[in-house]
Amino acid sequence: MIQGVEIKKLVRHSDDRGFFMEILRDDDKLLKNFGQASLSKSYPGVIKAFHYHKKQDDIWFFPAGNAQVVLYDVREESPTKGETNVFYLGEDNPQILLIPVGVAHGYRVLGSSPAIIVYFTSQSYDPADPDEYRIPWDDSEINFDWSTKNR
Ligand SMILES: Cc1cn([C@H]2C[C@H](O)[C@@H](COP(=O)(O)OP(=O)(O)O[C@H]3O[C@H](C)C(=O)[C@H](O)[C@H]3O)O2)c(=O)[nH]c1=O
Repeated sequence: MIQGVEIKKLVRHSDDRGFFMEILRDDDKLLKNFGQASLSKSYPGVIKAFHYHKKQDDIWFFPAGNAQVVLYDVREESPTKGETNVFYLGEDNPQILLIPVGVAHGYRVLGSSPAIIVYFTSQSYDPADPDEYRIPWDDSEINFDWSTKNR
């Protein structure tokens, strides 16, 4: 696994009314500090990739729909530089994922319903100087094949 990436499985407490699930606790010690909580919705088939940050860590959670999440370590001094990790997150697999500074991240929406992502960042967004760096989704160095492999 890419150095600094962490994943936590969420526990569903189901009963005859539905279910309850904790998402993120301060004693998880995952996020250095709270900066911002954000939500976005992406339509089926959309690929949002790749982004990385120089200051903030992200924690991703997909409460609805399902996504193929791809991480790529772009940190020069990292022992896992150049490593790719793939996770399947969403309503079928409720987990939170910590993405550290310098790890490029993106996702593809799977299935026929939109995916909702709720994410927590260790800094709030500064429109005058956004901590947002982009790499094309089909970057030749990352060389990730986003297609579903029928087998
Ligand atoms: C991130 C952000 C964006 N914006 C504005 C800026 C643009 O006018 C608009 C859409 O922003 P953007 O195209 O950067 O949004 P996404 O492509 O969904 O990217 C975001 O979600 C993916 C999953 C990431 O991983 C990125 O780090 C994060 O930036 O919202 C704000 O006003 N506040 C914010 O915190």
